[in-house]
Amino acid sequence: MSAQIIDGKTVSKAVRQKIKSQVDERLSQGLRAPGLAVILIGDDPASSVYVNNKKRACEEVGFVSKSWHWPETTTQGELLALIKELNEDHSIDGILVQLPLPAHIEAETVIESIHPDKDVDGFHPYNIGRLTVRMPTLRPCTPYGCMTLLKHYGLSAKGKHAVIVGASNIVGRPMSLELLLAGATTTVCHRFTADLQTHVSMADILVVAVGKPNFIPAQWLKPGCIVLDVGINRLEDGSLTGDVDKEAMKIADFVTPVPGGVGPMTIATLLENTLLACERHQQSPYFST
Ligand SMILES: Nc1nc(=O)c2c([nH]1)NC[C@@H]1CN(c3ccc(C(=O)N[C@@H](CCC(=O)O)C(=O)O)cc3)C=[N+]21
Ligand SMILES: [Mg+2]
Repeated sequence: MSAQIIDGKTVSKAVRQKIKSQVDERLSQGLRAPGLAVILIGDDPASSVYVNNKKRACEEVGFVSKSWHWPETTTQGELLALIKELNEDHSIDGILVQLPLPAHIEAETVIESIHPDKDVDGFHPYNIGRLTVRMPTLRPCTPYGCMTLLKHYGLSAKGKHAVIVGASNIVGRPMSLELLLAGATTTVCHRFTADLQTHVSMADILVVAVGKPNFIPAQWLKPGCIVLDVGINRLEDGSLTGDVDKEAMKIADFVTPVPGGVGPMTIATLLENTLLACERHQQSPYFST
């Protein structure tokens, strides 16, 4: 039996439609549209494509997006000054600084400088801490997007063994926290893991976020498992492929494709976070419409 495709394109469309109707509702109540600030430093072509996709997604749901594209030579001080301005700007609900940043800028310092209430990536230690203690607010977009996919397909994580391959701050670690919160028993594997295959073969839910094409062979999978493939690898012929061998379709019960799986959910969740930040911002005593 071939696995069922978890269709992130369709689910993300449903999420975006719901957001659009909530924005329309706000406007009809005389409230302003949510505002997202997107900052891109340097000329990485892949980053430019992603940033443009984010801006387009914002416009489609009726958000206001403002963007800054600054040169590679931008100093950390200049970037921090812009973020300070945006932290204080009441027309802005969310601030996104596209990663990776040039090597002379410390990403940790930049992430910590964003007001936690405007951290729509969910990367600030405050927001990660809240997820850790089961009081999530703004949640990292890719992991939360994966949880939305599971929910949409009626797949519960409760009591399942979830294995996460990759322990990055932006995907693997927060993914383990999301799955733990959802009642899974979690294992996080990383570059120092001895015998990765044994761990992978025990996964009811397998999440792979490594960034290496076909890193996980299909023969490693537990029959009937759920595969969430976070990898987006561009091959020499220009096509995209995930971190898991495509033959996984023959062994797993549910698989996210690449493209069209987790990727579109990352952007849809960014929009959800921006709307949530906007609603919370409005309740702040310092807010003005
Ligand atoms: N501050 C920050 N926040 C991010 O969320 C962030 C970031 N920096 N830096 C880069 C990564 C990457 N990322 C993706 C978003 C959408 C797709 C996506 O829509 N992918 C499509 C295909 C896109 C294509 O054709 O290239 C898909 O998988 O179907 C992929 C990757 C967000 N990132
Ligand atoms: Mg099967």
